[in-house]
Amino acid sequence: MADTFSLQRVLETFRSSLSENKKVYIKYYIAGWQELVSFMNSLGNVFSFISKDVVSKIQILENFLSGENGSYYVTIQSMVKYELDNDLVDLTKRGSHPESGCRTLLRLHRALLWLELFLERLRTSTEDGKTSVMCSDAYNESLAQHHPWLIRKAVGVAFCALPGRDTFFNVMNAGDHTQVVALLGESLPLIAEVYQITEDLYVKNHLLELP
Ligand SMILES: CCCCCCCC/C=C\CCCCCCCC(=O)N[C@@H](COP(=O)(O)O)[C@H](O)/C=C/CCCCCCCCCCCCC
Repeated sequence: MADTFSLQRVLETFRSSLSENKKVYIKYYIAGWQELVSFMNSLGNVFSFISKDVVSKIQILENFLSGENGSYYVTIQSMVKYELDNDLVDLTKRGSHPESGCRTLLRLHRALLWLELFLERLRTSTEDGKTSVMCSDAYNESLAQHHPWLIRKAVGVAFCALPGRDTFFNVMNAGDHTQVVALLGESLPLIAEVYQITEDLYVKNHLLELP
């Protein structure tokens, strides 16, 4: 992973995660999250409790992918089939499989909706738009319903430390503001497609509430 964040690379990783027949490659899905973590790390220590959680989830999926059953973890679709066929998922309460691929990916999947909502707000914002408000509105519409009170409060504090819209646009390393807006416009349908394919798969297999 390169040191400097680039929105273009996020776009490329999510593009690479989609196969022609609409399978989602886990390798590129987590590479996309790795890029986003590098962005978050550049914002300061106040976000470290969030990035640690994402990194640990990326690590769980990487371990599956490089493990002896790695061939079943190539796509989200093959992972779901393999884990369900082999009773490797705690479906209703945490038991012998507390860190299955399905439940781990579900946490990132929920966060992907936050990302989509936040980036859409950023894309359509005006110069005086506040990133803390965009971030927290997107959070309240997505991840917040899955988090307990304490996490919601900690996240609220972290949002107050977010830099302004100009800094966000600059850190994306995608040119001037018009170019960033254009690239966001290109990235969002891809992120939305990856999200929707995963959502449909999880709905079909009754996996949206995994503990
Ligand atoms: C394109 C560039 C601009 C945007 C860049 C954004 C970079 C964001 C990178 C990561 C986003 C955060 C992803 C958070 C994943 C959270 C997963 C989760 O829900 N974990 C909880 C449940 O896990 P289990 O306990 O069941 O294993 C866990 O309890 C949560 C812990 C930490 C709090 C997570 C808060 C998420 C807030 C999302 C907003 C992040 C704001 C970053 C601002 C750039």
